[in-house]
Parts: sequence; C-alpha cells; structure tokens
Amino acid sequence: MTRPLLLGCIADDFTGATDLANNLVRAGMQVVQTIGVPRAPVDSVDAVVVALKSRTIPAAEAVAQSLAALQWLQAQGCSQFYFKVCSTFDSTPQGNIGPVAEALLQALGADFCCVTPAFPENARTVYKGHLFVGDVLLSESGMRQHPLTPMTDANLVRVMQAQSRGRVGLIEHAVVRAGAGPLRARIAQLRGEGVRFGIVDAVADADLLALGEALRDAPLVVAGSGVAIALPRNHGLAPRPEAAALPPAGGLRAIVSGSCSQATQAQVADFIAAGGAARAIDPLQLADDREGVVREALDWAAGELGHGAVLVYSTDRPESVRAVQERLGVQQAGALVEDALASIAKGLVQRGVRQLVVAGGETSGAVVQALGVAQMRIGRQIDPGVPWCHAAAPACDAQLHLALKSGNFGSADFFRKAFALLA
Ligand SMILES: Nc1ncnc2c1ncn2[C@@H]1O[C@H](COP(=O)(O)OP(=O)(O)O)[C@@H](O)[C@H]1O
Ligand SMILES: O=C(O)[C@@H](O)C(=O)COP(=O)(O)O
Repeated sequence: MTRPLLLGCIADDFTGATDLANNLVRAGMQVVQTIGVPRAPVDSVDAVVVALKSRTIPAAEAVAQSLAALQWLQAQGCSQFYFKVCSTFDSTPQGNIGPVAEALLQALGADFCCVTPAFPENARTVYKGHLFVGDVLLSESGMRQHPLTPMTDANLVRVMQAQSRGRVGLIEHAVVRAGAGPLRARIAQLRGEGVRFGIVDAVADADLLALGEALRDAPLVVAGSGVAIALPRNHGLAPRPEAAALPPAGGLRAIVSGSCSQATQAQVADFIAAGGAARAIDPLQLADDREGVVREALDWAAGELGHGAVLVYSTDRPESVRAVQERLGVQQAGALVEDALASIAKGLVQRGVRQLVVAGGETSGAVVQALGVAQMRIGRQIDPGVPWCHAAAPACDAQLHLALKSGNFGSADFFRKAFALLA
C-alpha cells in the first residue's frame, strides 16, 4: 500500500462485505475486499474491506479475528474503522456484535461509538431504536425464522445491551434530522453519561448523510452498509462510474444458493418458473452420502451448462429447514450444506463457469474459501447491496466474475438480471 488508507473496514460476513464495498464504490472510493486478513500485498486504494466469516462463530473467536483485522488495517496507516454488521442485525444471543465492538473500541483506546444497521435503500430503517424491515418490525419479518440467527426482538437497544458490558443508549430521529451539529452534541452528552454505544435512528439517506458528517473524526462506527454512502465525502470524494470498472465477462454461468431467506426463495422460484435448469440438494441425503450428492449434482450440471445458467440450491421453506435441523443439529446442518455447496461451486468453476452468483452470506463465505479467493475488485451494482465482483480463484486456476448475494437482498428476477448486466 503506497498511500494511507482512508477507511479500514471489518465485515462479519462475505456478502455483507461486498454490500459495504458496493456503497463505498458508489460514493467514489476505490475499494478492495479481502477474504480474511491479507497475507499478500493489497492494491493501493481508498478503503479495504476485510471480510471475515465471524457472524455466528463463538464470540471469543470473532473477537480474535476482528482484532487481527484491525491490527492489519492500522498497519496500513488507517485511523477510521467500520465494523460492518448485517442490516437485520443478525447475531446469536451471545453476540457477536457487542463483544467485537467492545474489543475494537478498547483496542482503539476509544470509549463510544454509534451503531446503526439502517439502510433505507433496502428498506431497513431504525426508529425509536426499533428496526423495521420493509413495513414490519424485524421480529415480524422473515428474520424470525433464520436458520442460524433468528431475530425475535426489534428493539436494538435491548438486543445490543444483552450482548454488551457497556451501557447502550439511543440517538433519536429528532436529533438525527436536526443535522450533524445536534448529533455531535448528543454523542458528547451520551459519552458524558458513560454510555458506550448509541443506537442511531435513521429512516432516510438524509439521516445517514448527517450521521456520516458527524462521524468525520470518529475512530469507529458499527453499522450496516448504509452509513458508507456518507463517509467518502468526508475526504472530498464524489461518485465516479470508473471506480466500478471490471474486466469483460465470459465463460459459463451458474448460481449456487444456500440461503433460505424469503427473498432468495422468491428468486429460486422465479428462476425455475422462467424455465431455468435447477437442481435441489437434500441435506438429509447429504448426511448419508456427501460425496455421492456432490458428484451427481456436478454430473447433472455438466449436461446443462452448455444451454444456459444452472442453479444448484438447498434453499427451502422454514418448516423443512427446521426438520433438517432437528435431525442433524443447527450448526451441523449449516456446516454440512455450506461445505457441499462450496465443493459444488468449485466443481462448477473447474468445469468452465466464469460467472458465478452465490446466494447466502455463510454460503458465500464457504464458496470463496473453497475457490481460494484472496481479494476481489468491486464492480457495478446489480441490485442495492449486491455488486458484481472480479477475482482470481487459485484453487481452480481461474479468474471469474462473482456476485455474493445477501439472502435478503435482490428483486425476484435477480438471477436473470445479474447475468443480463454482464452480457
Ligand atoms: N435446506 C437446508 N436445511 C438446513 N440448513 C440449510 C438448508 N439450506 C441452507 N442451510 C444453511 O442455512 C444457512 C443459511 O445462511 P446464509 O448462507 O448466510 O444465508 P442468508 O444470507 O439467507 O442468511 C447456511 O448455514 C446453510 O448451509
Ligand atoms: O447488511 C446486510 O443486510 C447484508 O450486507 C448482510 O450482511 C447480509 O448477510 P446475509 O443475509 O447472511 O447474506
């Protein structure tokens, strides 16, 4: 890195990392996303997003990985840091948002940070500390049935407090709407009261822009990708399309989906209804014969790939996921399916796929690790929160275009739209 980094980011999952990188690129920053803490030199850019797969691992491990990422970012000369969490605040009851945020604050010698998952463009808004997903509270959204991180409380002050040692307060919308000055005053007041985290209301981009301005000198922000729209302008940067340029696309097309979120269910149904070639993976069959299931899926795909995009999916309805989890255990079922889908993705790339969409954050993490991806360049947005990326996949000796789709993101025709954008 030949110039100091303006912003150092740590993301708790891989789709979340591309979502954040996408918003920074759209606001004019050059961004590289790395898979884990970089071991090789990284291009000289404005911001690096270190993508971890730390959302659902034990809290102590999430803390250790996040601190290692922080150290690397500090060594690049960076003095402002962004801990990217999910816009639906996905976390296990033990964390990991609170424990990681507290460890980062301590390592930075700081005593306070703002926290907000608001991302109005994707219908995530926070009002009076309550998170809304579209028109409903988080606790009434599909997130209440998430396979790994069911979210049953929309009150973020309460959720954050339950996983933090320090006190959690609220920065209400009336203050945010009043602008950066009143926001700074409220932050100073909360700090004076010994509060460690301020959940920030935000219902529109204007709120995030005010917050971004107020955070100009803040060492740490804990947020979804929304606040990222406001930080590049603190450095005099403005949107520029060339920030998103990628090499031309070629090769075969595939989708691998391990997300069971509502948006992904609609996307899988849409792809199949439009006549797309699709093959379901049954987790119980996987538990009996992992190698056989992977081999059969790849044999099937080999026969279909020449005719258009293929979809391999474990996406299923909540009742079926629950039945699988009861038989196999929640973590075991998740790991088994992720591992199999990652092997299938690798097999697809070995068979010539060069445009690969992966649906699901944990699933994306498993896939990019199997491909050996170390860093990705961020390209054009397909839908809010999901850009095309370009990466080397050393495990397959290939370069490819990758889209890592958060389970909850994207319109129903996302899969078809994604390939059309690259054509
Ligand atoms: N049919 C299924 N039964 C049980 N677990 C599943 C099934 N399909 C996927 N999973 C697991 O559910 C989790 C989905 O998480 P993720 O990939 O992050 O998707 P999302 O982005 O929607 O949260 C993964 O661990 C995945 O392996
Ligand atoms: O902020 C978001 O909603 C996303 O960027 C994100 O983190 C999604 O995670 P998954 O739903 O697990 O893909």
